[in-house]
Amino acid sequence: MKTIALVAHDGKKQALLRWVTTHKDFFADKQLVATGTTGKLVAEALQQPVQCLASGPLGGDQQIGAMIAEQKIDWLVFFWDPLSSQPHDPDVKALIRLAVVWNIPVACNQATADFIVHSSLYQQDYQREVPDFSVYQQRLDKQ
Ligand SMILES: O=C(CO)COP(=O)(O)O
Repeated sequence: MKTIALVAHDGKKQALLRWVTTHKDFFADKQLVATGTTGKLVAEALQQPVQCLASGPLGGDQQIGAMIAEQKIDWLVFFWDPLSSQPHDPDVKALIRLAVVWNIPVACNQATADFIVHSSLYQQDYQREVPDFSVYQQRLDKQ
């Protein structure tokens, strides 16, 4: 079963709730993980269990990042708010970075999230690989 991580900043929570409700059937057979407040709202909206981690400013983004590094997350949906600053901005950046490092799909807006829901690529079990760090090792070896 695929595990999807859901995160939304306060200014984007309504947009995320609208989006998950639109795709309610899609989520029925998925495991959901979320930062604290987002998870509580999604669980209410979908009437489905959500593993709620800490709230974002208290470390929730970092917890999801750790789960990505442990290969426990298949897809990150992160509706971050480009129009407001966040006290935990370094955590936000770190989370998005880990999604890229581990090559999981990451949707930061509704258009991309819709693409992934409708993508046959997402439906198939693509092979996940441990990132190749040999280029960094070569750099270290030269020093
Ligand atoms: O701040 C967040 C992500 O950076 C989201 O946290 P909450 O879901 O607890 O509001």
